[in-house]
Amino acid sequence: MDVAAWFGPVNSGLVLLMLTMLLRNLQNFDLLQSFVKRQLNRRARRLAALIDPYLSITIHEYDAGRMTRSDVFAEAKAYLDVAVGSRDDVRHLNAEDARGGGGGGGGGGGKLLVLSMADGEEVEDCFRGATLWWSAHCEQDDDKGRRGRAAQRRSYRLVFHERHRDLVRAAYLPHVREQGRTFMAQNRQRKLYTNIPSSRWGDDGNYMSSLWTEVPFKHPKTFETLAMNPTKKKDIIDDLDMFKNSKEQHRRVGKAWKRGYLLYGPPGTGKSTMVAAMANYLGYDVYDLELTSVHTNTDLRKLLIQTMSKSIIVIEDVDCSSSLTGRRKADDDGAAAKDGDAGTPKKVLDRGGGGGDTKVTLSGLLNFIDGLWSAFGEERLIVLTTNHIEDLDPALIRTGRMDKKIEMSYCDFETFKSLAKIHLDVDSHEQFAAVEELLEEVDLVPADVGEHLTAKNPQDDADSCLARLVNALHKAKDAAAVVAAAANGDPQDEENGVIV
Ligand SMILES: Nc1ncnc2c1ncn2[C@@H]1O[C@H](COP(=O)(O)OP(=O)(O)OP(=O)(O)O)[C@@H](O)[C@H]1O
Ligand SMILES: [Mg+2]
Repeated sequence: MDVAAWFGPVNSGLVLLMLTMLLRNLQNFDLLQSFVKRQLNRRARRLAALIDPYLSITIHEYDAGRMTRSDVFAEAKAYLDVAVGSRDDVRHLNAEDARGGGGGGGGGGGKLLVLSMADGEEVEDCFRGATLWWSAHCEQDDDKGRRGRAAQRRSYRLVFHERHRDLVRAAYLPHVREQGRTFMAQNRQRKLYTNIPSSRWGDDGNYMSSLWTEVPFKHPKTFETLAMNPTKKKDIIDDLDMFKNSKEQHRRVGKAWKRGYLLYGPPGTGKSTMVAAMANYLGYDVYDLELTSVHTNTDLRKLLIQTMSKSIIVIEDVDCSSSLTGRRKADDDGAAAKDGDAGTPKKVLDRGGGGGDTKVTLSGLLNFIDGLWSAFGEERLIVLTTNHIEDLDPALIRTGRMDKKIEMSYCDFETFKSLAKIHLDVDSHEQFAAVEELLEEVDLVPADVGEHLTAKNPQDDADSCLARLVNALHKAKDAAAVVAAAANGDPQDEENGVIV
């Protein structure tokens, strides 16, 4: 349309002005629209509040990052376990062994049960005159993992009247957390974890379930019943004490609060037993890491992230679980290849067998022990055990990674005396002199000595047990002489197998 012809040349300017204003008003219309929307929303919320004045807070088991278990969830669970255990209006409960379920009502060490809300149950709580409702929920993740295992999303929901909003935020939730922490500390059952093989994990992105399985840690070994040279034992206990009380010192020097122990020595010298004694002494959980079922360095990191503070991470027989023997160069090359790629050209650590398809490299392990991620959590010991320290890469056991190296050796006389006290409750005996002499000539591990000192029938006493030990030591001495003679090519008595 010809605007100038319609209105005449004089009015065309006016029309343009009107169009400009209209456009501007359209912009204003948007503003008006959003203003109206806000007002409506506010009114809708007020209306909703009139109809349903209740608010809810959901506490998920896994934090938004999906990798770590939420502390708040654990605290709420412990709080609710205690609250629920004493209630008779909750109809559906889960039962767990007391001290076996991560907190909860009244520890009993195997005799009592902790009762917790079953999924879908609701329980009422009162706090400073306000009534609140908790309910437990568990949803299956629609997105099933590669192995068809759907993750479960657990959560607790707290519902309360909106007039209690400030009370809940400022007082009730802190109260729940504090009480939960107290109950957890009171009833803490230490746990022994082992890693689920990587091959059984869900999709890579699916961190919503634990990568560790757990059982209550019930190993009875303590430093009192661990036989070893008393000076050496005291040194280890002092070291553990120092570590436990060194939070401030670690913070001051900017070091992660962790410590590495290497236990080395022949089979049966008490390395695994020492780990149990350490865990019992410090009151820590134990994560028994089976390296052969970890596929990649990334998987190793995921496992690390899911460990809790106040724990010992143990890698037993580290010389067997991976080829960490002076192959750092090769391992580093492997690590440089894209981590976790199924088709990486080089399998750095090929272990064969069940979980054998692993690409965990020495670099991966070094980073696990000492890298940036290792500072995740605090108050943690990393213990490696090995029968062959000489086979380990020096990088793995250098100070800073393995801060304390403890040799677990053959039974010496001091260790024997501890074993005699533990097994027979004797401090001295006429056989002690013979034992002392023989132990200087014969290598016998504490496991074997302990076995000979263990009563085998009701008639066994200190005399018979010690006589059995002396007999075994003589036999071991003779056997060693035969082996030595054979090595030297000496002739042997054919009948008795002894040197003529
Ligand atoms: N120093 C010790 N004091 C008390 N008992 C011991 C000691 N050493 C070994 N034992 C006993 O011997 C058995 C074997 O010990 P343990 O499993 O700790 O040995 P290890 O050094 O870990 O052996 P391996 O290298 O084969 O794993 C256990 O039953 C343990 O109780
Ligand atoms: Mg062992």
